[in-house]
Amino acid sequence: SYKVVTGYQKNIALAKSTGLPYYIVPLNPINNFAQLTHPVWLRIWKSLPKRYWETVADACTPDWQYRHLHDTFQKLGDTFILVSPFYLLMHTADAEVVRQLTSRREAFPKPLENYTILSMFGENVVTTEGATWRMHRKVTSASFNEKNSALVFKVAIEQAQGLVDYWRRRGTTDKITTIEQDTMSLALHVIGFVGFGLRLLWPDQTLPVDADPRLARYSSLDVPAGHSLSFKEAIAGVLEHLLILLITPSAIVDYLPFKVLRRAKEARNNFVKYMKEFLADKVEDVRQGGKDIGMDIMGSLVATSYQDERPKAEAFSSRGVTSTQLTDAEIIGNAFIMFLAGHETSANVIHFALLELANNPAAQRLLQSDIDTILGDSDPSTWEYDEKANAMQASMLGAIMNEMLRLMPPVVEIPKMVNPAHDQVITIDGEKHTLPKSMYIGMQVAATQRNPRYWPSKPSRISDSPTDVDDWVPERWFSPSIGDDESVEEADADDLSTAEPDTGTQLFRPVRGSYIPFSDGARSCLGRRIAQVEIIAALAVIFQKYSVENAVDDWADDEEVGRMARAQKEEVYRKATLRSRRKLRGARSLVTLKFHGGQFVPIRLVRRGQERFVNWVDA
Ligand code: HEM
Repeated sequence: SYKVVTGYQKNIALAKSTGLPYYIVPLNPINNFAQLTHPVWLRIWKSLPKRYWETVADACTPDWQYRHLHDTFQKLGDTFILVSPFYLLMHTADAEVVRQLTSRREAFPKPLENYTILSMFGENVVTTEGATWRMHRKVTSASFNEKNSALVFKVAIEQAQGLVDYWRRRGTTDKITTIEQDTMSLALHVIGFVGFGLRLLWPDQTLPVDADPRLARYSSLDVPAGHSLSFKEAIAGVLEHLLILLITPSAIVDYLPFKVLRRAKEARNNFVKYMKEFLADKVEDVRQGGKDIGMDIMGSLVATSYQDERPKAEAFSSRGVTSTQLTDAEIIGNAFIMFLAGHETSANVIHFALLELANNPAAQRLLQSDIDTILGDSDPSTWEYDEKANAMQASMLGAIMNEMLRLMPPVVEIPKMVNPAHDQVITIDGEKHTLPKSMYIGMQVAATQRNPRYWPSKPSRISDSPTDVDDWVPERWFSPSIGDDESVEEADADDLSTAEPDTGTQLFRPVRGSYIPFSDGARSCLGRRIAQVEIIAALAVIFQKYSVENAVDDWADDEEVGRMARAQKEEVYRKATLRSRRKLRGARSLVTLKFHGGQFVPIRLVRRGQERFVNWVDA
């Protein structure tokens, strides 16, 4: 207890010296132990008089970021510090602070202990810092260029058609309850092919006859020899069990007979085996000078370590891949990250956009009118990236994507820390604040993106709130820009930062730092462009010929709906919409923001012209 008292004394003095609002809490709320035991200690804490916990307890609850959004900051300030005996923690939803954190990479590096979950298969571009990160970023970024964005556009179109065909094969009126799984498949198929040359299939599809026979191993929905899961099942299983695999020591995963551990282990072992086989195939290709497909991420990774043996070394060095060497574990670690970052995130955006479009029929009609103007009824296979992508991004397609990323960013908090060697000074509204070295910082993406200071808004149409900043209103992206175009001029000179803004230049440009779904500065998302291209292409394919409607089966069957007057139809649709909105608010962040525990919102895909609701109902 002596240590606790002196710890509090020291940390309170440090927090006070920053000049920022600070609040005393019993435990470091992001510590794993505190997260697991929160029902107990929060209850004990809340048995004290209200003044000790009332304003701040929300910010200590796991998953508060999406549950409480900007409300917590409304109470505690847009940048505040939590003080516990052995830890200082700052949270911010202030764009000016975000700009400084993202532009000064060396002053505010990543707290690497927060990233162990992503380095399970090997260190990689997300989980490293300093010189090691630079090496990983150089090697991996070689694959991200406009040529490959065009390929993503083409493949996303093919895959979205595959998805629609798959849904149609399952029946025309059947409600779809598996959008999450199906959008995950869509996005996995895209990154699998574009990033790795793998052809992953929808049920009932077969490999093209000219495909490399080795690819059959990964494509097959049946389990190939030597494995107990298909490649898709292995990846899905690893994602589902990431947390268990992380917090359970491998001796326990390997030997305790619990079903969930057995499944986790089976997924992990299958994934590693597939990755090792894939690595071996690539090394073989590289030695023989085989052709690369698309981004060929694995080829770039392998080239770093096996390049002396490869005749194609120059081709790779001209793509910016230098003689840095990655270990096999690092190659597999980066491949894993590209599969993970490259599909769960984009899939969630497409999933939630479909739900919001069903909830907002007027926006869906505007979307279809824009698609008709830009693409008409031309066959999607004829759409050219160079010709169409910019116009698509500047239309409702881009607005819908941006609004989805604003309200439900797949990554709700981005961790940073103050450089462990030096205190750092930041400026807020003209005042200087010195942040103590090593303090943890949470950049709150979801809260910043709903901070009413930064967003053009009107009174809410769906609640009694005076602002619609918490509502899904894609039309907001057609407001005139108030955003300054601050460049990241303070950025460390030789950082590999991306200069483009996060949004299509013709749409509303938010104040820099207020819109950070892909982070910003040197450590911003490598896959931003391909994610945007993929989401826009997929939505265009789906809504060119179809509409989505909430399934109302829980209130009325088809015959009953057929007999209903408009007012009754409106009423059942309203019920389904309310249920969907409730579920969307119940999403939780576990690595990325999504539904958990088997939750889903049922929708129907209907041919345009055959809608029962969305062609006339209003939100
Ligand atoms: C809507 C889709 C996506 C969103 C919202 C998103 C978001 C983010 C965010 C917030 C970060 C910063 C994470 C942090 O600092 O902790 C990040 C980093 C990264 N993302 Fe994405 N991402 C998306 C899609 C993709 C795709 C498609 C790929 C690759 C195929 C990708 C690859 C990466 C990589 C490699 C990094 C690490 C960059 C570095 O640290 O240097 N992401 N992403």
